[in-house]
Formats: sequence, structure tokens, C-alpha cells
Amino acid sequence: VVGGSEAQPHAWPWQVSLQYRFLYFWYFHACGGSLVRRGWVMTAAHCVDTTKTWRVVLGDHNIYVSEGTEQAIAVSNFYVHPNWNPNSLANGYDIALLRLSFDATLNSYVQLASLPPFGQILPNNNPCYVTGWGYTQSGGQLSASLKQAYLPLVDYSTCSRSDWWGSTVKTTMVCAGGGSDSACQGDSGGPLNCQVNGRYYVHGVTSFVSGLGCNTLRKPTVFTRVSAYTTWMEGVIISN
Ligand SMILES: CC(C)C[C@H](NC(=O)C(F)(F)F)C(=O)N[C@@H](C)C(=O)Nc1ccc(C(F)(F)F)cc1
Repeated sequence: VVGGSEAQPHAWPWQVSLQYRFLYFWYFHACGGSLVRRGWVMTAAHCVDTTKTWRVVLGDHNIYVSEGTEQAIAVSNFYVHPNWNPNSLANGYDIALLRLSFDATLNSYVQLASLPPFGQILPNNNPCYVTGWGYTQSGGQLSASLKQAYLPLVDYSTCSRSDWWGSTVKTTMVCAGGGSDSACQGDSGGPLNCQVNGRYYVHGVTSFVSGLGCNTLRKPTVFTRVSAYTTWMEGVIISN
């Protein structure tokens, strides 16, 4: 997250850190995710590399310090959207579900995300926050502590303007920000938390930013629109 501020610990208790094992017993934070069922995490398809060994860490704040609130759970299966094409990021479908090897324990540090109703489109400027441990500057480094940035929602008609994202953005995506604050590498797969009637819903899965820099003017962060995929997710979960 570029800009914004450090989140209050456990203010976003559905936020997970998605980590892959390297060397013997070391894990590396690669992406974010959201806990959607006790045994299921929603993330971005572009985060999933099935040749690696993955785990999710729930209830975390500082990813480099053991605080006693974490739950680390192995990922036992991956369900990437069938239409996802890694060579066509602009086509969308950048969403995946991870089956955990056992169910998370829900408590004040670990809670389920609320998902929007199918097809819901939020208005321009709807208040939203992006959260994650991603780079704090373009070409920078990961944040040790979870960060949040206020990113007002940008509606499709604005986001698809030619001097914004043009035809790169689709209606199955959601844009937010476009100013000095943004997501950045390492925030992928994490939630866009949008306030609707006083409650926060995970309305987006962090997908991409401009290749020219994370917080490029008029290139808002682009998210997979969760409300376009809730039926697909229900189908995966009830049959696995
Ligand atoms: C690894 C990438 C697939 C996703 C990566 N995502 C992120 O950094 C995050 F965290 F904002 F979600 C990203 O946007 N990286 C930048 C450097 C990028 O490649 N952006 C980008 C690439 C292609 C397009 C497109 F769709 F136009 F081809 C748009 C943006």
C-alpha cells in the first residue's frame, strides 16, 4: 500500500497473508487474501503458482514478528477461475479460492469477510479501504505491518475513459483511488473493503496497478469485482 497509514491491529480480521515456502522452513509473503469460510480463502488467480508450497497466516499484524494471535494453515487445494488466462490480465477472472488443510478458529483476530450480493455495483466515490503488506512505494519493499489506504470507488464510466484505464478495465472489475494512494506489489489478492450501510464488505480482490508505477495519476488500482463471482464461488465451495 502506497500512502495511507498503518492499520489498527486486527481491524480487518478477514485479511490473510498468503506465503510460499522457500529454502527449508522459511516462508515469504507473496500476496494477500480474504477468509470467506473457515476453510476457504479468496485471493487473486495471478497469485497462485501451484509449483510452490503455500500457507495462509490469519490473525497477523507484523508479518515478521510472532505476536501470539496468528494461525498458520497449509493450503490443500487451489480453485482458479476456469476463464483466467495469465497472459490476458485485462480479460479479468483474476480470482481464485484456496482450500485450507483445516478450518480456522474464529475469534477477535480472525473473522469471516462479508461478501456483497451477486451483481451489486457501488456508486462513484463509495468509501473503500485497500489493505495489505505490499510495497509502500513503487519499486520499494513490503511493509512489516498491515497498512490501509482510503481509496474512493471510481465508477466504470470514469475508469474506462481513454485517459484513465480505457478498454483495459472491464465491468467485471472495480477501480478505486487514482490519486496519491494505491495498492502496490504484494497487495495482490487482498481485499478492497467498502462501506455499505455502515458495514464493510469485501467488494474487490486486488488485481493490478499501472506498470508505470503503483500510484500513477488517473490509473486507479483495479480489483476483481467480487459481486460478479459470488455464484461461481458458492458452486466451488458447496461441491468441495
Ligand atoms: C503481477 C501482475 C499481473 C499484477 C500486479 N498487481 C499488483 O501489483 C497489485 F498488487 F496491485 F495487485 C501488477 O499490477 N503489476 C504491475 C507491475 C503490472 O504488471 N501492471 C499491469 C500489467 C498489464 C496490464 C494490462 F492489463 F494492461 F495488460 C495492466 C497492468
